[in-house]
Amino acid sequence: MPTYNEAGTIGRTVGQVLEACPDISIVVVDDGSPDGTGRLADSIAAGDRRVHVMHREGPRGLGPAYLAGFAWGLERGFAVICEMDMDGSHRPQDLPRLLALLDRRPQVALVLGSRRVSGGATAGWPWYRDLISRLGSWYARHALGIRVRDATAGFRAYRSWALRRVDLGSVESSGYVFQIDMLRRILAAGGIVVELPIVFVERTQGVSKMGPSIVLEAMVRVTGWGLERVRGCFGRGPAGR
Ligand SMILES: Nc1nc2c(ncn2[C@@H]2O[C@H](COP(=O)(O)OP(=O)(O)O[C@H]3O[C@H](CO)[C@@H](O)[C@H](O)[C@@H]3O)[C@@H](O)[C@H]2O)c(=O)[nH]1
Repeated sequence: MPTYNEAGTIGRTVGQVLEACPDISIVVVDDGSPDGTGRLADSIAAGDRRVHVMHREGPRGLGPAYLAGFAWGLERGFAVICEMDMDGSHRPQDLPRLLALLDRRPQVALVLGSRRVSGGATAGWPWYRDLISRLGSWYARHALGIRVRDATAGFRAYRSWALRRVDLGSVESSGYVFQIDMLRRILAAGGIVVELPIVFVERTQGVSKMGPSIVLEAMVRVTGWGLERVRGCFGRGPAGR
């Protein structure tokens, strides 16, 4: 669970996750939050052995924070590694449903909590935020030729074997485009991805970290991957080798 300035939400969200999934381990990856989230995480971890904290140094970013969390989980041999926001937008009570799907379907590489399939929704987002999210997913789907409807979804359960198939060391995405980047890599490695409907509830405390640089990074990277894909299509075949 990545955190940047989530002092107002971390206690409640961690408690709810542990209540929903008592056998889970949580690693909080904090990027030196100035509001003291890291210290709060340490004190939660001191009282509960299921909670761990990584204090990350270096440039901030959702992508590098998640990569650090993945490495932590892979080193310790966990079979499934989940991602979710700390602000309560991803409802902890939905987590068992994501995990149950992996239990039922051993061949699935990744389950997404999706806002864009039947039964999924966002609650409390202003219209412009919903539009940006929809446009982002639409653009990613068409540029990258993928069928997943909620490409930027941040509520996920990855099978560890699927993460091991991906060259995580080559992932450079920093902002929310990290989610699209991981999705395209899992699909390119032949992984089966399933979307389960969730309701994403806008935070009531703290603020979103989305800003122009995050949107710009997403546009530039997705366009670049799209162009690579088109070049790959035209370059294939005997003449193009
Ligand atoms: N460590 C770390 N954590 C971060 C950073 N930026 C954001 N986070 C953490 O990542 C989670 C999501 O950040 P928000 O800023 O609350 O995201 P949002 O605007 O609600 O974005 C939602 O939509 C995105 C686009 O669809 C999703 O990609 C994202 O996961 C989330 O669902 C929160 O727990 C937040 O503290 C960072 O630079 N470093």
